Amino acid sequence: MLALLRPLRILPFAEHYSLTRFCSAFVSRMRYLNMLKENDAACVSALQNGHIFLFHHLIPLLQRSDPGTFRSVALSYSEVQSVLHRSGSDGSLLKESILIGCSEQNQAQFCLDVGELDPAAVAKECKGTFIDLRKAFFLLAGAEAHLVAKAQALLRWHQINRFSGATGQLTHRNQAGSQRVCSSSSIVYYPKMSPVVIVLVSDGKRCLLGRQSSFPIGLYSALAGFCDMGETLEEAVSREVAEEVGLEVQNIIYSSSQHWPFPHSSFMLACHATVSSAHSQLNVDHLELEDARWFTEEEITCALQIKAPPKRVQPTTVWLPPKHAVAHRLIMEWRDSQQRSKGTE
Ligand SMILES: NC(=O)C1=CN([C@@H]2O[C@H](COP(=O)(O)OP(=O)(O)OC[C@H]3O[C@@H](n4cnc5c(N)ncnc54)[C@H](OP(=O)(O)O)[C@@H]3O)[C@@H](O)[C@H]2O)C=CC1
Ligand SMILES: [Mg+2]
Repeated sequence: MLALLRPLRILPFAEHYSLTRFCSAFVSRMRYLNMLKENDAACVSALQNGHIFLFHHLIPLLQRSDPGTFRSVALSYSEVQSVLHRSGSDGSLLKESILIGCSEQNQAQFCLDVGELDPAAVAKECKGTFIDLRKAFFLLAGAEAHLVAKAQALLRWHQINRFSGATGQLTHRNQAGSQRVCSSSSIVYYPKMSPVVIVLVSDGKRCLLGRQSSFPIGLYSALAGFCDMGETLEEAVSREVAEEVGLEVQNIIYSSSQHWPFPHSSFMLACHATVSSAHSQLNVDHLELEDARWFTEEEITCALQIKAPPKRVQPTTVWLPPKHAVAHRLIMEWRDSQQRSKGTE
C-alpha cells in the first residue's frame, strides 16, 4: 500500500537507458520519447535538461555558419530562461515548449514560439537571426532541416487547434504537445499531415516532369497531388497522372517518403511508375500545370548541374528540385537506373 502512495520517481534518460540496456540506442531513444509523451512530469524534467529551438511567429532562430549555410540553435533551459527574463517575460512561457525529438547524445529536444517577445532583442541575446523557413530550409543540413520543419509544423498545429472543431470549446495540450484534448467533450486531437503522392513517370527512355506557374522560373519537378479521402497510394498516383497529363500509368513502385513543410505539413509518398512509349502522348491540363515534358537522361544530367535556384535563368534553362526534396531523390534514382541499364546493354 505504502509503495502505491510513494510519489512517482521520474527517471532521467541515463537511468531509463540503463534499464533498457539490452535494447539498441535507437530503441531506447524511441521508448524514452514515447514515455515522455505519456508522462507530463517526466516531460517537464526532460525539458529542464533538454535543448530548446526558438521560433518567432513560426520563423526559426538560426545562425549563419559557412557562407551561404545556416545551422539551428539549440539552447539549454537556463539559457532560454535568461533570454526570457532579459526580454521582460517571467519565464512561464517555457512550459509551452513542445517535444520534437531526442538527439543522438540522448538529450530531449523541444521547440518554443516566443512570438510575444521582441524578435530583434531575442535574436541579439542568442547571437542568431530569425529566418523564414522557405529561405533557410535548403541551406540547412538534411537532419537539421527536417527537425526545424517538424518543429514549425507542430507549433503551427497547436496555434490553429486551440479550439475543438466539434464543440467550439478550448482544447488543452499534454506537456509533450503530442495531443490536445477538448475541455468539454474529452475528444482527443492529434497533429495531422496531409498525404500527398509524388511520382516520376518513365517511358523507358525518358522521364516526365512538370511545372506549375507558381514555381520559380525554369524549375521542373515530378508530378504531385493530394490524396483524396479513401484512396490507396496506387489510386492517388493513377488519378493524379491522369488528371494532370492524361496518361494511364502502370508498374507503380514505392520509393520513399518525407515530411514536407510547404505550404503546410504534407506526408509525401514518392513512387516510380511507367507508361509504354506507344502511349506517352501528353494531354496537359493547363489549369493544373503550366507545362509538362519528357526529359532524356542527358537533359536530366545537364539540369542536375545547375545549383538551385540559379542567379540568372535563361528562358530555356531547366533546373530541378534541390536535394532535401524527395523529387530530387526520385530523379536521381531514375538517372542511376538509366545509367545501370546502359552499362548492361
Ligand atoms: N518535396 C518534394 O519533392 C515536392 C513537394 N511537393 C508538394 O506537394 C504538394 C502537392 O502538390 P500539388 O501539385 O500542389 O497538389 P495538387 O495537384 O493536388 O494541387 C493542389 C490543389 O489541390 C487542392 N487540395 C486538395 N486537397 C488539399 C489539401 N489537403 N491541402 C491543400 N490543397 C489541397 C487545392 O485546390 P483548391 O485550392 O482548388 O481547393 C490545391 O490548390 C504541394 O504542397 C507541394 O509543395 C510538390 C513537388 C515536389
Ligand atoms: Mg499537382
